[in-house]
Amino acid sequence: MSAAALSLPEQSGVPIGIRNVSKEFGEHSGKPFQALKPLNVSIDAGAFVSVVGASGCGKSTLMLIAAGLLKPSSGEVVVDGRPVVKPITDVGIAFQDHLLLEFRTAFENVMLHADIRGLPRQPLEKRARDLFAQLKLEHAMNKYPSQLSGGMRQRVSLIRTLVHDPAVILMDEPFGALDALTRLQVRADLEELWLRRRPTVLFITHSVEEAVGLSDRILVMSPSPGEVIDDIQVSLPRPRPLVLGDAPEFTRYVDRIHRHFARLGVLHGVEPGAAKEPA
Ligand SMILES: Nc1ncnc2c1ncn2[C@@H]1O[C@H](COP(=O)(O)OP(=O)(O)OP(=O)(O)O)[C@@H](O)[C@H]1O
Repeated sequence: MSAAALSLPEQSGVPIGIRNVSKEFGEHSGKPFQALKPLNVSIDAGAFVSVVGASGCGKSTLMLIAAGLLKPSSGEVVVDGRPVVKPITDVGIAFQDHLLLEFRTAFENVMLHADIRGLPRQPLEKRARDLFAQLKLEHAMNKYPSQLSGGMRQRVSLIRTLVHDPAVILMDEPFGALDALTRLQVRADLEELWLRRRPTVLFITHSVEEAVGLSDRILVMSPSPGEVIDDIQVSLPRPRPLVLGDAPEFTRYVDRIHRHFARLGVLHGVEPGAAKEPA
């Protein structure tokens, strides 16, 4: 079903501004800990932006601040021109854990939005069916999470994240628990769904290849305390192939990020030549 058939605007995404955002935990205790140095990033409406960096560099902290679930120590996040001062509502959030309710079918898990937010069921049901069909998951609609594979559960969770057509999607390592093959499939599904409505996506991943496969832009963060040390525009055509392999236009980006990690000591055992400043 097209966006026009549902009377939706062609693109759902809105701009996000991260303005001088920093975070210190325990700032009122004797032992404050700086998790994020001041960050300044302007994200265009409809962009797919990934954040990569070592464990503990502050990626999840940044996402929680963007969602309005954590207060920054300085600065502000602005979504569609409005400062985020409480949890934002026009958002789809996905975590590593699929968080489906065991006592609801896959379809009813997706419809949770309608129930919790008091939205009219009918248009959402239509969109949910459409998304299940698009991911070739119709057979799973009436099954319970325990009857589905891990990959299917994560894809149902993806549908739930997108069903209310949010302007912003925040994803924290959503495919981390999946095997490599399923992860590729779900990545392709995400790109396909994102291309239809172009919400603005902030996507955290440990996989550099996944970031390059999905993103318009990749923010590379330093080890803790996190700051953005590289901001890479990825100009590869879409939809991107499932297996990006060793095509030079792809490995160029992957190498650039790995070289940062090698230089910063995040990757060990790399040959000294690889640890040079990226070109
Ligand atoms: N509530 C908190 N109180 C104190 N320190 C915290 C709190 N939450 C996070 N931290 C610390 O802030 C730093 C950044 O944590 P965060 O979870 O944002 O990292 P991350 O980059 O998402 O890590 P990972 O990739 O392992 O998920 C870590 O050192 C963490 O221990």
